[in-house]
Amino acid sequence: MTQHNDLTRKFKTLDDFLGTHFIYTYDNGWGYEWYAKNDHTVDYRIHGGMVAGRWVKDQPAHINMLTEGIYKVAWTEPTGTDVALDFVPNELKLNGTIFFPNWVEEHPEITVCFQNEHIDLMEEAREKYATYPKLVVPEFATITYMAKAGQDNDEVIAKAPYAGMTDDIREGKFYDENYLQL
Ligand SMILES: C=Cc1ccc(O)cc1
Repeated sequence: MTQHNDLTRKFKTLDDFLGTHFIYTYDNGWGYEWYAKNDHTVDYRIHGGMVAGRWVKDQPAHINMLTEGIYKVAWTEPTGTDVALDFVPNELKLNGTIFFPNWVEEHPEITVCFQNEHIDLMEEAREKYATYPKLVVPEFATITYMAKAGQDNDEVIAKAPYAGMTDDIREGKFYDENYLQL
């Protein structure tokens, strides 16, 4: 089965959404890559913005279809950051709100890592530094890539982001026909 960037794909059911891999850019210029790993788990890489370079696997999340083709995703992170995303993939857009604790705004570099290997550090920082005032970032984003990677595919988000990675993915140079890393 050949997998590729298909921006014309139409979404109807929750199952259409699960297993989909997206790349999008927020109107403030922040670039994100995000994968609906299964009905309660997400993986992502951050390519641009305040915490560019951060990447996360197996983040538990709430994922629901609000009405046909419109999906709501929400989670809270070990850093204390909360995220709510509303995907409208049939219009190649989403609206995301990120609620950053004060400490992430003050020390974003602490969160720029493969978080799975530094959970203790995130929990330590959220206790040590201030939560308030929170930085709320509500933005629309434009989807520039979407492909069916299949659910529970651990190769979708499996290495650190690098400059040019999203171009490589969009150009079909990153995954093989089984959506494994080349
Ligand atoms: C903080 C994580 C995060 C992941 C995806 C997204 O679109 C916004 C925030």
